[in-house]
Amino acid sequence: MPSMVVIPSNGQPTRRIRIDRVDSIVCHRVKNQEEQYLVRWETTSRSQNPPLSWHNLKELSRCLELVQDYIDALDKLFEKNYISSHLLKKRKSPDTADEHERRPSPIDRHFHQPSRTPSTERSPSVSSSSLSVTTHNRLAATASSPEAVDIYNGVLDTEDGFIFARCASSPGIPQIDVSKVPTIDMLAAARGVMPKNAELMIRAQYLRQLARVPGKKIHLINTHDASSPSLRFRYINDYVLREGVYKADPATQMGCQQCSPRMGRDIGCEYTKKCDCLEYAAVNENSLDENQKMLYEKIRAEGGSTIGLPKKFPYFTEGSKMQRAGCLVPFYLNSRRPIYECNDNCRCGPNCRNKNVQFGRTVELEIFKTGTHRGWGLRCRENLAEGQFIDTYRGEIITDMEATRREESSNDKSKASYLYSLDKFAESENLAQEDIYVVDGEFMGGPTKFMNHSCEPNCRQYTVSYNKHDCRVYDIAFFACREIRAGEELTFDYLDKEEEDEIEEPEDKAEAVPCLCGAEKCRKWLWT
Ligand SMILES: C[S@@+](CC[C@H](N)C(=O)[O-])C[C@H]1O[C@@H](n2cnc3c(N)ncnc32)[C@H](O)[C@@H]1O
Repeated sequence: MPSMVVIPSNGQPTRRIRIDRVDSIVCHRVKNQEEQYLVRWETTSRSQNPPLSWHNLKELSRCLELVQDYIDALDKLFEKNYISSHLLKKRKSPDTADEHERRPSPIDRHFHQPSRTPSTERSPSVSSSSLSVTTHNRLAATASSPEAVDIYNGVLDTEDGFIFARCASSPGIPQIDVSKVPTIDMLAAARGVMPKNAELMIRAQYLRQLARVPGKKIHLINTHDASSPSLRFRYINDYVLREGVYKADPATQMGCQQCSPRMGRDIGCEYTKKCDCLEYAAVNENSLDENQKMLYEKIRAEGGSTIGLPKKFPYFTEGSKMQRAGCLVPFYLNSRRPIYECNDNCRCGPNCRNKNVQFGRTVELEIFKTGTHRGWGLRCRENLAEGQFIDTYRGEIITDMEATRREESSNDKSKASYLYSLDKFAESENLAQEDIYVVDGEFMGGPTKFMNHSCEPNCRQYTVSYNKHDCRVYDIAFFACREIRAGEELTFDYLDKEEEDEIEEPEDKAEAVPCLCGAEKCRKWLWT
């Protein structure tokens, strides 16, 4: 019986690793023309030296997020280890030699074969013979054969086709100090090979995820490198409400009751005098008669409901401008007025023209790598008319306190931000800062999470409400604010500034994030 447990296959053609059992991926290599990744297993006690073992991509197919994290951190890893390995070498002398140099374990001998000169570039060549870490029977090593070691500090076994690891108590199992992993030799081997199969698998998984998103297709294009957007992301169609967030009871979501039933596309809520949903919509002052003008003046001075007065209808109807039916009319397009749509409780039926954003995306979108230090961006595969609806911003709705916690937990000021404050009604409804909810689109959301900022944008964000009584939860919808040609990047102004608004210079430029939108009138700073 070998002291290191050989994984029994139990007749399973592929054994996989469960993501919740893994701490991280710490290195990679190519062996027998197969990409392998060094898994650091999760342990209950942080003081233990956790088991480490090499696995191929099939075994890691349920942990691709972790492989992606590792690939994303590769440059930093090389940089860090390059520096520390040089410092280590400089400090080496017989008196100061560390534990590994004085008492080499079988694993040390194995690692301390001559390594290749570290290079700062990863070369695309894949050659197992060039690796300094050479091993034979993967996952079938015995302690009596140090050359064949692939598992350190622990033993592996399988259960129900899943590989799992245990910390080793047997003295025959090679021990490796986890704080020294990846070793210099592991690192040198990793530098020599691109993790290209992992990148292909990550992309395939991302594409499968995209294909499952309902509605118009979303594409992924990257002409710059082999990376894909983060797999730590779930596409959702509706908000996910987190702890402490409450949406108004659906019972308060009044529908319009005076509009003609099931009038829908032919005639209906665009007769705005009757539509209860449009109660808070902008009054169409041009069509008021003398009595209505007087009434409106009174309401403005003393307050009261504007039901019965004609309102500005948000969307072009088919009769008016055929080619722009459904597009936002100029009044709303050029103002910051919220848009109130009809809802499921309305009498007007499912085809009402005042239902638009709630049906979701109607155009095919493309996520693409910008190649201009702005990460990924979004564009549309077809021409868009001025005022055309594109998509909504989705994500988790969290409290203001949780948003602050999430923001502060990241020390990296240059990290992309996906937080969007639902503060449209904060002033009018006297909401305290802590009562304002925030949408976080980082881990769940839609393709609009990839929309970048421009100081001269072609899209704009609008507040769309289906429940006029809920001032804390509403939709953020993006519309084209001018004609946009297919393939042009879709952008909006993160600060929603007017052209005449003053540009603030940051107090601390080191803390501010520079804007790279490239617009002629760029304000220079994304966030100050
Ligand atoms: C909502 S994300 C947009 C998608 C992002 N580019 C990505 O790859 O996931 C916002 C982040 O994108 C980057 N970004 C967007 N517009 C930018 C601009 N004009 N200049 C510099 N960075 C920008 C910033 O890192 C910002 O925090």
